[in-house]
Amino acid sequence: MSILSVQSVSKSYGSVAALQAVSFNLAAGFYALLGPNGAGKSTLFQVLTGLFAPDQGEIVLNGLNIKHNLPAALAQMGVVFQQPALDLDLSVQTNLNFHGKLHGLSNSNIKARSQAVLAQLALTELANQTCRRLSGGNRRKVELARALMTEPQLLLMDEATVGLDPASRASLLTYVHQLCDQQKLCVLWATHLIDEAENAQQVLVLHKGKLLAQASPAQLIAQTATSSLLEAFFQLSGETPGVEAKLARL
Ligand SMILES: Nc1ncnc2c1ncn2[C@@H]1O[C@H](COP(=O)(O)OP(=O)(O)OP(=O)(O)O)[C@@H](O)[C@H]1O
Repeated sequence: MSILSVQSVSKSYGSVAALQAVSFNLAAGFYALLGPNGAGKSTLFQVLTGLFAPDQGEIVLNGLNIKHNLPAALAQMGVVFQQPALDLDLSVQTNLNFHGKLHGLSNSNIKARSQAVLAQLALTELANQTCRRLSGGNRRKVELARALMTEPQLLLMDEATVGLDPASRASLLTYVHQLCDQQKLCVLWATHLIDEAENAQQVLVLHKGKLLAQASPAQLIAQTATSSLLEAFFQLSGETPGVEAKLARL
């Protein structure tokens, strides 16, 4: 069953067409949104979260058209943006409390949810730590914990591993895969890193604002008669391996 439906969504900034008639449907599962810098990933997340209205098209989350039901739709979304957004001077727990209050959770619910998400992400011992003292990897995990406070059905992760070392990146990715499986979440994981897309249920290939494909890694490789997801991307996009610096391996 479809959780997120995006139909013919377009968004331009002046003469730059950042999204061009993008359409896809997502059910529960882990979906990688793969594209190099400038592909339109952040713009897609901005329209999905209602930060910008699309110029055209429709976005429906669990039957809620976000144009008409934005607060109700946002209540079902957890988002980790590319730019870190924790209050670094506050503790982990206070950041979670603040987020819970902002979303109208009761005090008892905030307590129960924060205990649950901290335990899930192995952060319980860091609950009273000031965020500024955490490693980059743990800060991102706290942002993930915060996004999960409201028990979202859709989790949007916008290049969440940028700036992390390979071990922290792998750890965050593993946690999100586990959460996705355990809680039947729909995860849209934006990345320009091929490796982060390799274990996705499906990969959505975004290039210059156009969605070029939506299929499993194995299907993409078979459809393009290539031998790796990286080669499949080159085949689909018409790019040459020169783009490899942008679409890097770990
Ligand atoms: N506020 C803006 N004003 C003008 N152009 C913009 C704006 N935001 C994005 N763009 C342009 O829209 C296109 C898509 O950008 P977007 O940031 O959505 O891509 P992205 O895939 O998220 O890239 P990155 O990984 O670098 O963030 C690019 O050509 C970008 O230069």
